[in-house]
Amino acid sequence: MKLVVGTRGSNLALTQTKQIVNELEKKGHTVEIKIIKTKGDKILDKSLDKIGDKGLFVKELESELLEGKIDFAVHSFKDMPTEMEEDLFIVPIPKREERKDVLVLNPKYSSLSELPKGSIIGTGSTRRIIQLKSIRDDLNFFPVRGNIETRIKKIESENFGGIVLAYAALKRLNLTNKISYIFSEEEILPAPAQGALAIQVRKSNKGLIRVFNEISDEDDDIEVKCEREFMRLMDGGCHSPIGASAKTNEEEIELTGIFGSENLLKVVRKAQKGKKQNYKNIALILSKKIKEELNNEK
Ligand SMILES: NCc1[nH]cc(CCC(=O)O)c1CC(=O)O
Repeated sequence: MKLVVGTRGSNLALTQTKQIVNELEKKGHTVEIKIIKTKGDKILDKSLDKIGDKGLFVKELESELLEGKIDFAVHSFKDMPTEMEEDLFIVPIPKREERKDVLVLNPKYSSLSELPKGSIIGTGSTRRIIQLKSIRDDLNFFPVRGNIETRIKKIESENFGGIVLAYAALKRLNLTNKISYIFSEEEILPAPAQGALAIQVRKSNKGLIRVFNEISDEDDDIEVKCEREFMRLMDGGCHSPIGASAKTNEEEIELTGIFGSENLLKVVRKAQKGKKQNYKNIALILSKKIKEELNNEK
């Protein structure tokens, strides 16, 4: 097939898109890349948690998709809102990249424990903040925006102790040499779908959906669907911190979730296990358990 893909223009977005294009070319398709600017690329002076607009990095791509100007769009899955245009569809995901978060320290320091008391960590993510606080309660936080390369430059220019980024982003950009520490999922539970790519098509484009089914990974797809279902059910609003990570093992899946109240004072983390095919119900049970505990503590 001759296809046109829409993508944001950051190095990360382009690298992600080129990876998919590569897979398609191996199967004999030709793909033209079209770069599209989104609102999230234009507003750079505000923290994402503060702009409050869902789908900040996706809307313009979705419009071009609906108008038939592109055949598919590649997004970071974690940037996708849970609700989507009726006529669009996200195909089962290809193999997911590493989902954990990493610390990139100011070169003045060599470990998290070495950071002076009160050091500033550059991150606007409330999910990362609540979890970092339980590792070091003296740290301060300051939002940092912009593409990955810009954020890394800001560590020294803004005199941060360090910043927290997605491992997947640094791997894709060949910047793993910048990593000072990889957080375990016990320390920082990742965002739902972190490290996964969302390939969005028109629902009516059955031929293209079939092509993408050939490069999908079944277990990774179920894990991400489970995490996203949990996120949808928690529906915290964009200020509430939420993390989720599901792991499949033969017939089973275990979903771990973390949720914090909007004022960041209460945090609940729990897990739920069950059969893979019941992933939606597992997300439902976990969301109920966590909501119950959040209400109990009020
Ligand atoms: N919030 C922006 C964003 N959206 C996706 C990624 C990383 C790539 C991924 O999760 O697939 C990032 C950067 C980050 O969190 O460090």
